[in-house]
This record gives sequence, C-alpha cells and structure tokens, in this order.
Amino acid sequence: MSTVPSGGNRPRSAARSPALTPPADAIAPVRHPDAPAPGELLGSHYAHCFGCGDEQPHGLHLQARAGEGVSITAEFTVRPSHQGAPGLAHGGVLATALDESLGALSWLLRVVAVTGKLETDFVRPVPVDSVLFLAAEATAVSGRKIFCSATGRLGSPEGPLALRADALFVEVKVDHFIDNGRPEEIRAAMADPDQVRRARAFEVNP
Ligand SMILES: CCCCC/C=C\C/C=C\C/C=C\C/C=C\CCCC(=O)SCCNC(=O)CCNC(=O)[C@H](O)C(C)(C)COP(=O)(O)OP(=O)(O)OC[C@H]1O[C@@H](n2cnc3c(N)ncnc32)[C@H](O)[C@@H]1OP(=O)(O)O
Repeated sequence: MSTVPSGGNRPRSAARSPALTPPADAIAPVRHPDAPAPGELLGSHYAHCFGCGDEQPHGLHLQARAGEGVSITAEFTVRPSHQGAPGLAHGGVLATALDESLGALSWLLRVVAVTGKLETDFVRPVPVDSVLFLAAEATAVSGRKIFCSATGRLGSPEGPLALRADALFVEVKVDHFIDNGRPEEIRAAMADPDQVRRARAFEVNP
C-alpha cells in the first residue's frame, strides 16, 4: 500500500487522526479502465462548483488533469480576492483548493464521493499571485472509504512545499445530492444534458 505522495516530510500518520489511517485490510485504489488518460483535462463535475465550475464567477476555477494511477495534478493561481492577511492567501481558500483536487480523484475511480474528513498542514505562507501546483493521489480503499493525500507546491511541481493534506472521502449514491440539495438546483442539474453527461462519467444515473 502506498503512503503519502511526494513532499511529505514525515510519515503521513504521525500527526493525523486515526480515522485517516487505512485499516489493515484496505486495498490499493484501482484506476477505472475508462478513466481519462494521463495528461487529459478532467473538466468540471458541476458548472456552479466553487472549486472547479466554469460558470461560478466567485470560484477558484481549478483545472485538474489526470495523472498516472489514481492521481491528478492541478494548478491554482492565488488572486487578491483570496487574501486572508495582506498579500497572503486565506487558509480556508487553500484548504478548498486541496479539497477540490482530492475530489477530482473521483474521475479516475469513477465513483461519486464526498469529503468526510480533511486535515491540512499549512507549511509555508502563500503570497497573492503565487501559482500553486497541486498533486493528489488516492492511497487506499476500504469499502466506501477512500483514503487520499495531496500537496501544494509554490511556483512549480518541484517548488517549495506549502501545503499538505490527508483526507477521507466516502462513496455516495447520486441520491445523496437529490435528497440533500436544494430542489431548485437539483431540478436545474437534472434538466441540463451537459450535467447529466458529467454525472454519467461517474457511472451514476440521475
Ligand atoms: C442530479 C444531480 C447530480 C449532481 C452530481 C454531479 C456530479 C457528481 C459527481 C461528483 C461530485 C462529487 C463530489 C464533489 C467533488 C469535489 C468537491 C470537493 C469535495 C467536497 O467538498 S464534498 C462536500 C463536503 N462534504 C460533505 O458535504 C459530506 C457531508 N457528510 C455526509 O454526507 C456524510 O457524513 C457521509 C456521506 C460523509 C457519510 O455518511 P454515511 O451515512 O453515508 O456513511 P457513514 O456515516 O456510515 O460513514 C461510512 C464510513 O465512513 C466513516 N466516516 C464518515 N465520515 C467520517 C469522518 N468525518 N471521520 C471519520 N470517519 C468517517 C464512517 O466511520 C464509516 O466507516 P466504517 O464503514 O468503517 O464504519
């Protein structure tokens, strides 16, 4: 079973919640045979998503690409509107970028999954106008639980480590959204052929 992706300066489990350590019988994540090819842009799972939606004017507009195995890379440019302190990115915005990168692993597993737990280390301050190079990887699967990790590096994929996260995603059915989402947006999503096509990419049948 793989451990933390590149950039971890300590073993992943050292300071993490026990819930983020896969159980002994966890299996290695399996890339779906129909997953997008390495290098392919993954697109947005929902046009109004704050993390990746192209129709979300307030969003981060993260664009992720498939990597090898069950991994993705993404770039995120920190804008003045993302500040938490003068000239520095807000930690919550950075955590969102990590969350979105980890969520994009769903495209490679072809399952619908939501974040159950996300633990983030903020290793270095991230100045406005920085380009963060994000890398996320699924590390283990146990039933509906997907264990995954991500890093954010400054300026280049090999740049200084600024962020590190470990997360637990939980596989859900599309009913999760239908049952819990506001009816107005659910109706609009189900009436949008493009959205239905995206949902099909996750092998769900809205
Ligand atoms: C028609 C419209 C279609 C629209 C959809 C279109 C496309 C969809 C495709 C993909 C989109 C999907 C996601 C979006 C992707 C990226 C965005 C970034 C990701 C996010 O931003 S997403 C939003 C934030 N996210 C939430 O909004 C989740 C709120 N939450 C819940 O909805 C429940 O909480 C849930 C479902 C997580 C679990 O609930 P549940 O009842 O299904 O299952 P249960 O509780 O049994 O957990 C099962 C096992 O996970 C363990 N477990 C669970 N949570 C844990 C925790 N926190 N810590 C430690 N362990 C935990 C349990 O301990 C148990 O473990 P064990 O099996 O070992 O007992």
